[in-house]
Amino acid sequence: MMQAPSSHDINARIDSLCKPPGSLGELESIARKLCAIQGTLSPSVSPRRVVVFAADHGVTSEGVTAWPSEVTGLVTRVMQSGRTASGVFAEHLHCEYEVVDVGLRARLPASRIPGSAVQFIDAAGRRGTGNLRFAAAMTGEEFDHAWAVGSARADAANDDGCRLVIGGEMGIGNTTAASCLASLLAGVDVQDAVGRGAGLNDIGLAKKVRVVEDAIARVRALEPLDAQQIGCEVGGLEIVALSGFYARAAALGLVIILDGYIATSAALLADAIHPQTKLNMIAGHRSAEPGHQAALQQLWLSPVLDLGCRLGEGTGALAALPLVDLAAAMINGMATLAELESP
Ligand SMILES: O=C(O)c1ccc[n+]([C@@H]2O[C@H](COP(=O)([O-])O)[C@@H](O)[C@H]2O)c1
Ligand SMILES: Cc1cc2nc[nH]c2cc1C
Repeated sequence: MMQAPSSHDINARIDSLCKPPGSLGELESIARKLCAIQGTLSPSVSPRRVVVFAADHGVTSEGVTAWPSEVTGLVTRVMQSGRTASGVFAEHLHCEYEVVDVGLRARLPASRIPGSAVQFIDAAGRRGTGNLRFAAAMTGEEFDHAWAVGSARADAANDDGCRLVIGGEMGIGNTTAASCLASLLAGVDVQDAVGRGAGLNDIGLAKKVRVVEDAIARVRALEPLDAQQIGCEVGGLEIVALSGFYARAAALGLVIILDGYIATSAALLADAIHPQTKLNMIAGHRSAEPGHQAALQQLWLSPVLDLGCRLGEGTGALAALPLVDLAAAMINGMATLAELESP
């Protein structure tokens, strides 16, 4: 087997291409990362797959979100048809698309929607979390189940030949869980960690800050806790599944494009448990949620895009995929300066 190139080899290769060194800016950084993750000077970014994990949140009873909890299941049902934003983006970008129920309150029909190529997996253990303001969101066994569901989806993607994966999520109320995780795992102040999520008004925002403060005070009183225990207290089933997905995908050497605030809270949890996980990540975008930048910084990541997006589902990561494609095309296809003919 050929030895993996050193960072010096990777830089030399990129600088040898037919352009002034550095002139393709961040595309060169992405290409460097692809080479480092895959241990090659010829990285591949296909086949690729988005896996969206969906689950419900007990904390929605606190009025922390603009949307009723039932919307989680309703949107996940549309995902099965491939017609949410992430499904449409994935199809456009030749990305396989998989939807996993890891804890919806109401079970969805598993039947394939006519005309849809979407793979749907019902893997729920617990259906919906507890209310993290007052009690643990899940038990250790429920955490292990959700983590194993995510890890198995990374194995399945790898077994099917995927070289790049994106994790997405759907869960009304999950920015509250993400805010708690960002605060506890990345030290983000509660005021900065809490945002409007899927469109909260001022009254709702003030309530959400109080709920997150209460949850954090409750967890602090239980300390010392390890990262898994913090995940049990304030996580979400789709967030923990995403963490298991990221940790396993990184262990398998897959490239991961990270999505928004909730996805990044899952990455914080994954990296706290398996500290090399962040090395396989490219941050697709900066979400409009105010805590996202600090959460990304904790992972030493800087976002490719800043479009003001805050949808989740993997959409911000998908938006960055064409640029990741260009970075791979650059290093795989360009002529070198040495090939320039002398006048
Ligand atoms: O990815 C993000 O940064 C993001 C930011 C705000 C909202 N979301 C999505 O909106 C839902 C959570 O919002 P909320 O207000 O109900 O907590 C959930 O389904 C997420 O996918 C996603
Ligand atoms: C309609 C809708 C779609 C979503 N996709 C991810 N989160 C969402 C939240 C809502 C409300």
